[in-house]
Amino acid sequence: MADEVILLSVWASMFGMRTRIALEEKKVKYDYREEDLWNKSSFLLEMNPVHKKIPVLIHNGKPVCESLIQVEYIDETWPGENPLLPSDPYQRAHAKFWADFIDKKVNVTARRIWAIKGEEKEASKELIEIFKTLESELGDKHYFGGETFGYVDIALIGFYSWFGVYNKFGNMSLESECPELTRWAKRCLQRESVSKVLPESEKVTKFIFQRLGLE
Ligand SMILES: N[C@@H](CCC(=O)N[C@@H](CSO)C(=O)NCC(=O)O)C(=O)O
Repeated sequence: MADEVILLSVWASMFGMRTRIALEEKKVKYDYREEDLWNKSSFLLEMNPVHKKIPVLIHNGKPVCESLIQVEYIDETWPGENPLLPSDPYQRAHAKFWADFIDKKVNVTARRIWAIKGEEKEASKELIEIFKTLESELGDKHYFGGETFGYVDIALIGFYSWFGVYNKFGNMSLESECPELTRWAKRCLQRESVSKVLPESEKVTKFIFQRLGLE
C-alpha cells in the first residue's frame, strides 16, 4: 500500500516550513492541509491533543508532532534522497545542538519584537546577537553542516521569511546587521524545496499587520 502522508500546518509558520522542506527534499508526496489557528479543526485536536499546535505530520494514520522530530522522522523513514542529518554520531549531536539553540532562542526573542509592545528595541538587539552567534557557527561554510543542505538549515531558514516583520517592528535591517546569514538564506532559497515553501516576506508582513489590526 502506498504511504498516506498528511501535513497539517499554516503557510506562515516557520515551524511548518521545516516539515514541508524536509518532505520536498525527500520527494515525498503529501496532502497539505491549511489550518485556521483561530478555529482549529477537530482533526488537528485529535492528532495533537497534547499541544494542539501545528505542524502535525500524519503518516498512514499515525501522528508525529513537533517540527524537529518530524524532520528527523522524515529523514529516517525516507532515507534514500538527500540525507538531512549526519550519520556520524558526533556530527549528529552537533547538528541537534544548533537546532535546539534555534528553538530555544530565536522564536521566543523574535516574537517579542512584534507581539509585545515596548519590547521591540531590547528584543531586536537580542535577536541580532542570536543571529550573530549563528553567523559565527556558520563561518565560511556553505551550509551549517558544511557542503550539503541539512537539518540546521531547515531548522532556521523559515525565519528568513519573517525578516520583514522583525525589521518593520524592530526598526532595523537584519540584512545589514547579519550579511553572512542573509547570504546563506539566499543560497538556501536557490533550492527548490525552500523556494517552493517559503512565502514572500511582504506576504508575511501584510498578514501580521492585518492580524494586529494595523491596516
Ligand atoms: N515546537 C513546536 C512549535 C509549533 C508552534 O508553535 N506552532 C504554532 C504556529 S507557528 O507559530 C501553533 O500551532 N500555535 C497554535 C497555538 O499555540 O494554539 C514545533 O516546532 O512544531
